Amino acid sequence: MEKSLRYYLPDASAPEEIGVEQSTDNSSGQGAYQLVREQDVQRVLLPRASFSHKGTYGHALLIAGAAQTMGAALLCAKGCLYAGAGLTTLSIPESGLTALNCSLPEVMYLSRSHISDDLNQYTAIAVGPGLGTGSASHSLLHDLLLMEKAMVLDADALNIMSRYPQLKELIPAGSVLTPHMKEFDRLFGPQQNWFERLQAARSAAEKYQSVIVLKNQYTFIIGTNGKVLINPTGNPAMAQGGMGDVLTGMITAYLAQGLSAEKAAFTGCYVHGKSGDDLAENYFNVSASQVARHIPRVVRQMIK
Ligand SMILES: NC(=O)C1=CN([C@@H]2O[C@H](COP(=O)(O)OP(=O)(O)OC[C@H]3O[C@@H](n4cnc5c(N)ncnc54)[C@H](O)[C@@H]3O)[C@@H](O)[C@H]2O)[C@@H](O)CC1
Ligand SMILES: Nc1ncnc2c1ncn2[C@@H]1O[C@H](COP(=O)(O)OP(=O)(O)O)[C@@H](O)[C@H]1O
Repeated sequence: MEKSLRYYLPDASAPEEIGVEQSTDNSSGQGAYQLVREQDVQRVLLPRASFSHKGTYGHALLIAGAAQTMGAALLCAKGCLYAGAGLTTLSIPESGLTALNCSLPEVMYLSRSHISDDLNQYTAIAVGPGLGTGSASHSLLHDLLLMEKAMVLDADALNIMSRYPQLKELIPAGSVLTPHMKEFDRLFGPQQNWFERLQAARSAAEKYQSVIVLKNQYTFIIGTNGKVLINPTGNPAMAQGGMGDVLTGMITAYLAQGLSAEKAAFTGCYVHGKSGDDLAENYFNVSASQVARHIPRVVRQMIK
């Protein structure tokens, strides 16, 4: 096995080790596990081609942020930018515009009132980080879901769906949901342990025909056929606010560059964790901004 993977079930008296890389049987409950390996990611990360330009690498739209949580939107945009999207547009409340222009001048702005004008110009869309859960965010999410475009759904988009469960039925096929444990349980009901949670996630991924990124020390990436990929990268130095916002931006950037939902999800998780691992060799803890900024160097090392 590439890295010894010890997976602790909360109700187990002893840690259980899953030999995920050998397991390819996808037909039964516990057989469908596979470890994400560096070569899997290297295979899907495309080199920057000669004569390519910003249009070659997609246009991502991120709908995020509220007055109190504008940072989540900026971190999401940072993840998207550093993961290589050709163009990144951020839709935030107007009060965040100065912060955006000062901190991320590469990123464009779209007013909330113009979101629905022409969504077809974007090759990937994400909604949720720091969005807030008030009535304006609820109706924004509702309108977006009605457009039936696959998107990355994170943080407050998931929290809103937990409060209004009928919205779950509008999740467009091909979407990527990125809940942490608590967001998952809010959305799909409380689970007794990680094994139950994983089975619930497999059912949900099949039901909604969407990829579920169940974030954890070892993040599970569950495909629409119920297959579970386990990401081996990442470490406790990364346990800081905003880390998930960066991951959402990264997954959206890989979608924008043309990867499938599953490939974008596992590539985002692997590179995100690898960036954190690389930094943790020299830093006791690492911030979400550091992880984002370090992405291009990590990818450069992976693609020689
Ligand atoms: N700079 C910013 O503006 C930030 C904004 N954020 C946004 O703020 C909104 C709400 O995030 P909150 O952090 O308040 O709420 P969450 O629901 O994400 O977390 C609430 C609490 O649950 C616990 N928790 C979280 N993940 C867990 C896990 N995997 N296992 C066990 N317990 C866990 C933690 O104690 C946490 O304080 C989201 O939209 C989020 O995107 C956060 O991302 C943090 C940074
Ligand atoms: N102890 C850890 N080991 C590995 N990865 C971690 C650890 N703690 C957090 N992470 C990663 O950081 C991210 C946290 O996401 P999330 O909880 O949504 O953060 P936030 O809401 O603050 O943005 C996930 O990708 C998770 O895998």
